[in-house]
Amino acid sequence: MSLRMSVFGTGYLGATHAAGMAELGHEVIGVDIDPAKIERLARGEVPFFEPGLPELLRKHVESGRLRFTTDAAEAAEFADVHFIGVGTPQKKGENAADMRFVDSVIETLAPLLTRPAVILGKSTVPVGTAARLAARVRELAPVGDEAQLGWNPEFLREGFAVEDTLRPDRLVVGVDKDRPGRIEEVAREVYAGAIGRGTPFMVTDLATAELVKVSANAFLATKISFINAVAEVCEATGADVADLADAIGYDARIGRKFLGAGLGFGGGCLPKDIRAFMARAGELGVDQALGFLREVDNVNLRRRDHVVNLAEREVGGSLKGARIAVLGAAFKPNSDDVRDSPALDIAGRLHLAGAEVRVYDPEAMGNAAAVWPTLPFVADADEACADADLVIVATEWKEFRELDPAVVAGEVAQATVIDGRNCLPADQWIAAGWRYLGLGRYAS
Ligand SMILES: NC(=O)c1ccc[n+]([C@@H]2O[C@H](COP(=O)([O-])OP(=O)(O)OC[C@H]3O[C@@H](n4cnc5c(N)ncnc54)[C@H](O)[C@@H]3O)[C@@H](O)[C@H]2O)c1
Ligand SMILES: O=c1ccn([C@@H]2O[C@H](COP(=O)(O)OP(=O)(O)O[C@H]3O[C@H](CO)[C@@H](O)[C@H](O)[C@H]3O)[C@@H](O)[C@H]2O)c(=O)[nH]1
Repeated sequence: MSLRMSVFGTGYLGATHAAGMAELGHEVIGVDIDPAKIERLARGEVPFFEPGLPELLRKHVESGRLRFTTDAAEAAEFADVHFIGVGTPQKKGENAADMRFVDSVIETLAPLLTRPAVILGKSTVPVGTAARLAARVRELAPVGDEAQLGWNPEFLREGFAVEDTLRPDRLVVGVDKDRPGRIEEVAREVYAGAIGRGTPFMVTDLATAELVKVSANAFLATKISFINAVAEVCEATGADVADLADAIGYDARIGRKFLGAGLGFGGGCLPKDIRAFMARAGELGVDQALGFLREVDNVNLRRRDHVVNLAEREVGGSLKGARIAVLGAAFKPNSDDVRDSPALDIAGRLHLAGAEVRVYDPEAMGNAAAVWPTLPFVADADEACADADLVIVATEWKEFRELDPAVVAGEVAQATVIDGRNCLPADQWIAAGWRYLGLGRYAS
């Protein structure tokens, strides 16, 4: 059955979710406070890089099943189901999540609810938020108890967002067990297609649903930091962390995914989510429980320091005036997102230390320049590498993995490469005359 729904927040999550819901057959209105973003989306353009999304969005804008507005009242009038997908960034100078965008949606939307409605929160929030917001909705909505709120965390990965939205690994819906209302029934209608294909659909209490999300991200972050901690030991012993990860990854209990050692995790989710999780545990008086996440964060940030130090050593002990090509600015390939990007972080630090850095990324240079306007960005990898004393591969874009080491060797001043993502064919680079340094492998 086709439902009428709204999605508040049309960023990486919300725009994808809105287009995905239209693809599932629903009628959708996307709402954002950024008029420039809404204008572009309404024209069928995606204001960020996400493979497959432009085609999907255009298709449904043209069919009329998907439209966009800055007017919350229009969304309240139109939809029976409202998703919240606004940002929950880290607060400045604190670990906790900044909840003002989520709160503002509730304060705006709830007073507009004059007929029965279901709100499903998708943003990643500190445990306890949903119960607080459900009460606030009942208080503010003219329709009172007929305005019901559940939590439906989102697990999509940037770069695979369309696929993850249309074919999720699992669906989780948190419901107030004392006032279940129509949340489960409505969620089953929203996701009928996926549920019909056998996608696990779990109904939990509100706190569990909120915790599932941050626990999943904390686990992924821990797995990455585990292998990066082992990489530090590999560097001290000459062992190879990639072979090691293959070997332990064959154990089905461990698994090879998220054992990619390198510059570590960044992005708009993992770093801020583990910090917000720790902050919330502190508020709840169980901060010791998540003490290990502080070390997960530390190991992760140490990888960036290590690459900056390695670069300094490789250019002869002083970064001043050293010409360094940084290939990559996005926090991972197939994304233009530079939020807490390890690549951009090291480029900026090398630049501040006096190096002549040249940065190239296939998709993220616009966003990167907005964060670091003083960094020199160049048009392609060749220009970045020309006369370089050192090349650093900081994001494993396919075009970097497939660089011809013999050709690049002819462009640089000094054939030294730091493979910050352990993504290059090391033997080929070494055979082409390069001094090759991996992270946790080929360390010397
Ligand atoms: N990006 C991801 O891959 C991903 C995946 C799963 C969960 N999440 C979570 O989803 C949430 C959103 O993340 P994102 O990456 O899409 O952020 P984003 O910054 O790309 O998008 C947030 C959007 O919300 C809009 N907004 C802010 N206040 C608003 C309001 N009052 N009404 C309407 N719109 C408003 C902003 O203008 C912006 O367009 C976060 O909680 C994040 O942790 C993100
Ligand atoms: O083996 C690995 C795998 C990833 N990373 C890094 O980890 C970060 C995060 O990668 P990924 O998880 O693929 O990206 P996100 O799009 O941020 O997705 C995460 O964060 C989202 C927002 O909460 C969740 O929905 C997803 O399930 C979760 O994977 C990136 O910097 C990667 O380079 C590694 O260093 N090694």
